[in-house]
Amino acid sequence: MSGTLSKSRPPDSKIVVLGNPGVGKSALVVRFLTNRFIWEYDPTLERSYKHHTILDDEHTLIEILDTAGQEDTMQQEGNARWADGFVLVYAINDRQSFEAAGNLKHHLDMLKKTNVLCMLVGNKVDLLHERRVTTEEGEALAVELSCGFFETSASDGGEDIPEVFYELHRDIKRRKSIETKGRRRSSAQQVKHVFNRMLNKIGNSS
Ligand SMILES: Nc1nc2c(ncn2[C@@H]2O[C@H](COP(=O)(O)OP(=O)(O)OP(=O)(O)O)[C@@H](O)[C@H]2O)c(=O)[nH]1
Repeated sequence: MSGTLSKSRPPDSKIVVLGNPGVGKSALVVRFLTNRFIWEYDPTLERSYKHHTILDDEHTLIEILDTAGQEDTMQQEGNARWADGFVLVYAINDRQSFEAAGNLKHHLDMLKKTNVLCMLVGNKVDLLHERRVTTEEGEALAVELSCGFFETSASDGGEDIPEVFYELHRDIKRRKSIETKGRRRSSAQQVKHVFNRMLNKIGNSS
């Protein structure tokens, strides 16, 4: 097992939970952290949590920012810059929130100038009789956005909810490791380049 237990160390991944007001962002985060469903929230608050666990045999620290649905653009952009990955939530009984989730992903890609890592989550599957977005539509949007996809219910057990966060964490870890290798390679290439120039100079002057 690797890593340390301290919560004061930098997190291994930083995840922001986004979506229209009322889709169940706080309920998902609370279910993930406490395995409980809490009915009362202050929707105007933004909350940050540190979740420590052992994942794939490693001590893992995930920081999660649960955003309020009605944030201003400055707040949204600040959160987006801070995050390594995003959980984009819609409610399966709210068509508008589904469309908003798609738009959010495009906005984030533009803002971060990359294909951001994300999980698309259709929440409130317990409200089947009110369904306005099919599972197939959710899956198709996830493919289009290059996101993972889950349907969940924060109120009914929510067995899949930990996997939403853990899968995203694993994606983030993989990308960070590729980026670090790329950086190492490019600094090694720079050293090689300088060294070759020096050798050339010596060769020319003798
Ligand atoms: N039936 C059902 N209700 C849910 C579920 N998740 C959340 N809710 C309810 O939906 C309402 C909104 O939930 P929140 O978790 O506050 O939603 P939010 O996205 O954080 O909302 P904002 O903070 O306003 O952006 C609350 O009344 C919750 O009890 C779910 O899976 N099923």
